[in-house]
Amino acid sequence: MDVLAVPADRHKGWYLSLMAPNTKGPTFAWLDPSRLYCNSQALADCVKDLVSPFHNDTIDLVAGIDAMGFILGASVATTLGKGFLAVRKAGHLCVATQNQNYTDYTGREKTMEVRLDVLKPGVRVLLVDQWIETGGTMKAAIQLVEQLGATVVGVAAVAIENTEGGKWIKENYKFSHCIPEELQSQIDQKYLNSFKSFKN
Ligand SMILES: O=P(O)(O)OC[C@H]1O[C@H](OP(=O)(O)OP(=O)(O)O)[C@H](O)[C@@H]1O
Ligand SMILES: Nc1ncnc2[nH]cnc12
Repeated sequence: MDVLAVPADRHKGWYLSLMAPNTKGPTFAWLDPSRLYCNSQALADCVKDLVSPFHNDTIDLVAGIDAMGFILGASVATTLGKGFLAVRKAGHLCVATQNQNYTDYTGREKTMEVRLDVLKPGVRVLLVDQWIETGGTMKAAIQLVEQLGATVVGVAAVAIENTEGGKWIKENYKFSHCIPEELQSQIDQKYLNSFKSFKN
């Protein structure tokens, strides 16, 4: 499929077929949703799917996780008419921060941080990231929001894998993702059938 083309039939999750398979080996993330962001209709439909369960919720702020979560997070924020808060990997914010250590799908220990001057009791936050695999990254972001006394309204990502951490998030927080039920097992196996006909 031409990456910028919009099909006549935009069935649920149609834009997932724009995702690119991993050609770089196991050191890299296994699937690449960023290709779908190049297609304006795909990006719009993806964001619409992510915000749809939250239309009746009070949300003060959308927080996106460094780095790819900034793309969807900022798009979700604009769609909802809310501001955007960057949750960053440590070392990039030159202001006072709250820090949280975590381990992600790489198995490496990392640190996430958020500025201290925005989150406080009463602030209701929608957390957005590109992908949830082990859930370590999202859990760290949840902890940062909650440590500062703010409330996590929900969690949104293109995909939430059915790992222990992914399931923990689904059981404990309101969530949204873009994966139709029949594709979830392909996501968990990190291989979409659409890759068979994928052309660069
Ligand atoms: O559920 P986990 O196992 O914690 O993994 C999920 C995280 O991994 C990916 O980002 P990555 O850290 O690769 O960086 P990027 O956003 O800069 O591509 C993804 O966008 C999430 O942030
Ligand atoms: N884009 C991605 N695809 C598959 N697994 C991931 N883990 C973290 N990011 C991922």
